Amino acid sequence: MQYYDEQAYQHYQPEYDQNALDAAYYTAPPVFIRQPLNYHLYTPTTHPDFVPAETNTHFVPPSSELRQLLQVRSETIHSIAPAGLKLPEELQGYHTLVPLEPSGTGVERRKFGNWYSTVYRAIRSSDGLPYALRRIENFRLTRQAAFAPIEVWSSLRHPGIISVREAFTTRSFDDNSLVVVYAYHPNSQTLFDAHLKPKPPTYQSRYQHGRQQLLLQAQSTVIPERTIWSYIVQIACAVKKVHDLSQAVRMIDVSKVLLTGQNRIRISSCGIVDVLMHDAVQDMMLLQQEDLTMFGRLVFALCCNNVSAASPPHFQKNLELIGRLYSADVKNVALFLIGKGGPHRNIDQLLDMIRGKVIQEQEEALGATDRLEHELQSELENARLVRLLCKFGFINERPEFAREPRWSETGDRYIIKLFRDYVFHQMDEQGNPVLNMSHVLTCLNKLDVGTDERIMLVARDEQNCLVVSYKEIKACIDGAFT
Ligand SMILES: Nc1ncnc2c1ncn2[C@@H]1O[C@H](COP(=O)(O)OP(=O)(O)OP(=O)(O)O)[C@@H](O)[C@H]1O
Repeated sequence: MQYYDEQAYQHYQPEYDQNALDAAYYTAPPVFIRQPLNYHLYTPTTHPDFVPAETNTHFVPPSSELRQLLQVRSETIHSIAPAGLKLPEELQGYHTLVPLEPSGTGVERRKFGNWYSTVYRAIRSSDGLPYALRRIENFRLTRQAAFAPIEVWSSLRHPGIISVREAFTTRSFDDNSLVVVYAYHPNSQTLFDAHLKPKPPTYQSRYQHGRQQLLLQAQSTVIPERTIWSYIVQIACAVKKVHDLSQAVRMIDVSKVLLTGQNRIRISSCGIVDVLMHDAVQDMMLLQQEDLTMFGRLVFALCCNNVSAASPPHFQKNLELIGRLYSADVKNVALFLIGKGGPHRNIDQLLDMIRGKVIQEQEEALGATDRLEHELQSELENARLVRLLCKFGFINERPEFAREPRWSETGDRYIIKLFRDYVFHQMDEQGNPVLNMSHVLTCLNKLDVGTDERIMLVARDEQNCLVVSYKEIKACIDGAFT
C-alpha cells in the first residue's frame, strides 16, 4: 500500500516561523497557520502498473500534484481583491469582483479590437458560484439585437471552448461597459503567458572540480512537439464544432486561448467580437476562413516563440525555423492554415490531415478519464470513512447519558468503545501511543465493508477480551447509531 509521500512536501514552505508565532500569540490578531495536507492517505484499488498514479500522464499530473493543484485552485477561488480598487459592490446579480489581471500604471494594456478589456472573477448571487466577467470598457450598445449571438454561444458546450453564460451592459464602472460572463477556470493562463512571455533565467546546479556551482541559465522557449500537436488537435476540434453550427470563432489568439489544466486548452472570449461588430455585414464563409488563418498564426507564434511570426518580413525565416525545430507535418499544418491550403480550405480538410494525431489525443483523453476515475475511487473511500468517523463521534464518550440504557457503554456499545481503542489507542511496548495511519485506514475500511475477519478487543484493564468480527462491530455501530 502506498500512503504518505514525503517527497510531495519537499517544496512545501511552511507559512510561519516560531518568531511570527510567538508574536502572534502575544499580540491579538489571529494567524492562519497552514498545515501541510496528507495528500496521499488513500488505499489504491488498482495496481499502479495498470493505472499509473505516480507518473505524469499527458493530461493528468501524478496523484500528489493533482491534489495540490486542486487545493490551490480552491484557495484561488476563495481569495479576495486587494483593498482600494473601487470596484462595484454589485453588478447585475454578481458580487465580490476580483480583477484577474494586474492593473495600474506601468502595466501594458493590449486592446481587444478598438477597446480595452478587463477580466474579473465574480460570484453570482443566484448560485454562489464563481464566473469570469470580461468587461469591454466604453462600449455603447446601439441595438439590443447585437446580443443575439450570445444566445447561440450560451447554448454551445464544448471541452475546447470556455462556456458563455450571458451578456449585459452596465454603468456600474462609471462608463458604458459591455460585460460577457463566462465559466471560470481558476489559475488558468493565456498561452502567451504560459509560453511566449519572456521568462527570467533560472539557476542550474553543476559540479566542477568536485564543487557545486550555480549558473544562471536562460529557460528553453521551445514548446515540445507533442504539446504543439495536442494544442492543434484541441483547437481544431473546437473550431469544427463552431463551424458545424455555421458560426465562426472570430478570436483565436495566444492571448485568448487559455491553458486551464495540464496540456488542456480552451478558447476564451467567444461571442464578444460578434457583439462588438454586430453592425458590420459579415460573410460567414469568409469569417470561417479567417478563423483558420488566425489558427495558423497561432501555430506560427507558438512554434517560433514570437507573436507576429507569421507576418512579413520574417515569414520565410520563421517557416524555416519551424522546419528546423519541428517535423514536416507541423510545418505543413501551419502552411495549410495560414492560407496556402487555398481559398476554400476548411476544418474537415485539416482534421483529415492530422488524423493520426487526433487518435493519439483520443487515447490520452481516455487514459485521463481512467486516471481520474481511479483518483475518484480514493475520494469515495475518503467520504465513506468520514461518515464512519462521524458515527463514532456521535456514539463514543457520552458521560451525560451514562444512566440511559440506550446510550451507556454497556452491551453493544461497549464493543464499539473497545473497537475505538483498538483503532486509535494502540500502544507500543514502551507504552507510547502508536500513530499508525495505515492501521487506522485498514481497520476502518474493513469495518465499512463488515468483513468476517475476527479481531481481539482487549479492555483497558486487560481483564477482559472479546473476539468479534468486523461484521458484528458494524452491526453494533449501526444499531447504536440508529
Ligand atoms: N474564463 C476565465 N477563467 C479564468 N481566468 C480567465 C478567464 N478568462 C480570462 N482569464 C484570465 O484573465 C486574465 C486576463 O485575460 P485577458 O484575455 O485580458 O489576457 P491578457 O493577457 O491580459 O490580454 P489583454 O492584454 O488582451 O487584456 C488572464 O490571466 C486569463 O488567464
